[in-house]
Amino acid sequence: MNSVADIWDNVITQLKSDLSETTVSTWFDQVEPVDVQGNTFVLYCPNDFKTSYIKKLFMKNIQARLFDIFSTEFDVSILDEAAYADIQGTTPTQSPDQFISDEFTFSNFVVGPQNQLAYAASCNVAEKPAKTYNPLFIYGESGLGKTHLLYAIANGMKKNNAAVKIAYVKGDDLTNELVTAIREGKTAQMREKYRQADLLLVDDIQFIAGKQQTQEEFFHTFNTLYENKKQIVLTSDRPPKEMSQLEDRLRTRFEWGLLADVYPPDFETRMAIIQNKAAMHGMDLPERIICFIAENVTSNVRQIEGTINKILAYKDLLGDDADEVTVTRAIQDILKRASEYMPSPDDIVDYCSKYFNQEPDVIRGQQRVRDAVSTRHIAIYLIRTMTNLSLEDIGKYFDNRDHSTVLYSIKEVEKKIKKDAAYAEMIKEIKTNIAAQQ
Ligand SMILES: Nc1ncnc2c1ncn2[C@@H]1O[C@H](COP(=O)(O)OP(=O)(O)OP(=O)(O)O)[C@@H](O)[C@H]1O
Repeated sequence: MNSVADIWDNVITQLKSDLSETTVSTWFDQVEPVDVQGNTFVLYCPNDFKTSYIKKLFMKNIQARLFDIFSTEFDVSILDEAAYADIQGTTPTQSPDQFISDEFTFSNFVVGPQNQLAYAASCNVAEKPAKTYNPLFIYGESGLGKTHLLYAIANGMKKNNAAVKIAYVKGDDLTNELVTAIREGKTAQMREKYRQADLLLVDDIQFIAGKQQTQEEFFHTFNTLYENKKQIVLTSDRPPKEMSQLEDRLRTRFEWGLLADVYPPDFETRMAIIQNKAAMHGMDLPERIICFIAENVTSNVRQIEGTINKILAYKDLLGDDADEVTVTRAIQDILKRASEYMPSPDDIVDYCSKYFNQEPDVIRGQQRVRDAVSTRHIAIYLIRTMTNLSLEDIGKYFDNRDHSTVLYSIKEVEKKIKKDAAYAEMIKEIKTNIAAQQ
């Protein structure tokens, strides 16, 4: 046994007897040996979640096995994608093989009322590209399956035609790629790469908004593909009309095909997703545990996956049958993060005070200066939407105003949100920042 791969095979075999077969295949399936540098055994794992778990839970086991083999102490380092690319002298690229995977397919996507439209449209696009919905624009919050559907479309099209040319890129990478291409005089190659695709997938297209040159390039790429009857699928965290810095000519094009939104899953869909994910890991969770998770982890599917992974790790390590106690212990921090944070009215006014550079007393008081009035409206609106204070209570907090004045402020903000996309964006940003202060 002399290659790094042989050593690692040996470590894995030993780990399977220390831990269990399932634990090893769950946590180590993406780990690859890279090198031995002095007394450090170097591994690579593209999955940060698994890396942090391995570091937390299995490092000692790996070191013990290396000690058995070499009779000397070894450090273990696990490279992430960027560090691995660095030592390889390459930048990470999307291998076309990622699409020929069982991980992101239509068959393992759980369909509920919240994603039915996006799912049906994606299936249609995979079967009949560039026929009915072009572009397909899927939008919704993070962790709700947009990327999964993108990959499923690619998988579906590959299955029907192995020679299909697929280009996948993230919106934020487009700008970096363009900057590099311009610097290196390779814009023609970059154009070629995207414009010769049969299927162009852009994940998180919202990131190109406001980037003038990227939008210009993308506009021409879009036109070329569209005119050549090639399929375009875009995902975003918001619909085109809410992308305030997006050029109008792109906004209208994004709306040419179908806009399909995805919402957080309801209780029944969450139950089905949990069952499905647990089964994929060979776990048969009792109904009451599935209910317990579905009741407590509500915001997105990524969180549900994290919960299942944690239960799996606990179950294997502690050798327990999963019961509420084990599950609660395993998912404590997830529950804490998922529980709705409710800011106090002071938190909201303090944030508005910093954001708009006005004293909290002025925001809450009676001054009729224009800026103070508009900040007051916003603070009132935020308190109404982010806390459970009644109109009366809010009125009292704002220097004893009556509830109809409070209602008027709320309506003013709502009207402006509908009319003015930049204003809507600003309110969203303030809300996100206040919620992030917890
Ligand atoms: N309906 C579903 N059925 C099965 N798995 C799902 C479903 N929705 C999401 N997932 C899984 O949840 C995880 C997160 O989903 P995904 O990455 O597609 O989210 P996203 O909407 O693209 O989020 P982001 O905007 O943060 O990139 C993935 O592993 C995906 O397979």
